[in-house]
Amino acid sequence: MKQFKSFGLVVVTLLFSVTMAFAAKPNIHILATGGTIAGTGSSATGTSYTAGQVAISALLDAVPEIKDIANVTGEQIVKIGSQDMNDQVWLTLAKKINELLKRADIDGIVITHGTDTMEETAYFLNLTVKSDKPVVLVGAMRPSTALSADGPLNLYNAVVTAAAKESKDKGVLVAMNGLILGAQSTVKMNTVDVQTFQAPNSGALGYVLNGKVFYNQVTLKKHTTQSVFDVTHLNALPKVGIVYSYSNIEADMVTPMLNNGYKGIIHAGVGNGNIHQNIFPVLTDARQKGILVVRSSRVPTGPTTLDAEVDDAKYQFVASQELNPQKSRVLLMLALTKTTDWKQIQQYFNEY
Ligand SMILES: NC(=O)CC[C@H](N)C(=O)O
Repeated sequence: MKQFKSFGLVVVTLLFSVTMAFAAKPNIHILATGGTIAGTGSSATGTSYTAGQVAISALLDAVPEIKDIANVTGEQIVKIGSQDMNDQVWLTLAKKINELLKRADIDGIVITHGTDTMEETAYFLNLTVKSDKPVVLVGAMRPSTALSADGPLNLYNAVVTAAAKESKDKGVLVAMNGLILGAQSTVKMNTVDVQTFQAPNSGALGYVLNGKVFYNQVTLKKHTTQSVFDVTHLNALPKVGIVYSYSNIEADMVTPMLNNGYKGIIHAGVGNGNIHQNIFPVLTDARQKGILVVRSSRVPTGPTTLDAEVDDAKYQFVASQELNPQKSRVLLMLALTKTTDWKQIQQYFNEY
């Protein structure tokens, strides 16, 4: 009888600790969109492959260690190379994440994504997710079939990042090649290297090592819960395009944008956002028609500042500050859902 009692006690204790261990682990939901992390190639050494082939379940099976960190669930949103990313997928992701993060049984989100436009998706979500729970984007530079594929460790580190209490209220994050980067500042810097995501103006927020996160700084830019942008009731975004400048650019590169429904133009200018005299009149015409014009730069680092060589107040142009052209486009699209007042939009570019 005594033996039976102590056996019962052992069973109860065991069941309790198993339940506690399960309950203590954070619940992380993975939204898969494709990209190289889900890519398959014809050889382990070649560079040619097709993005977005592998399902999320197979990606997770490849990294069983993830189950030690979190209770992971996952779903496939789309299966695309991120060169084909579009506003509809962004709106779907933002709405879905906002619904998921309202739930008490979800502690964080990981999004698997191609690297080509990861910085844009990350920044869009940084401005439209209404929660301080971690949202982490991750991808890979080598397909799952390559020698030393970087996807498995990147995925593991992304789940570690999303599961960490320290990642709360840091804005949307990108976890790549051991670094944790902020959505506002991260940029894809190299076409092929695994060390491609960097934050050239302000540095990474932190890093992941041996299954733990280490943060060194936070962003002072507004994001997530502080953001005024809300896509809950939106089914489309205002049309905004980018004009890339160069020596001898001619007006006919830009004039079509005045008559094709564009509500905003991002000018990827030279230097500190400077504008060639051949297209300056087209951009002032755009303003006359009520089209917003944001001056950004094709130079990879440094801000595009107000009133350096261009009198922004005179022409009612907006300076993009540290946002590169592709991120300026994201902010201008969202800004245009609120206002067409260039001064207010300049304020958004100063704050976000
Ligand atoms: N490294 C990558 O993820 C690039 C693959 C593909 N072009 C994409 O962005 O999805």
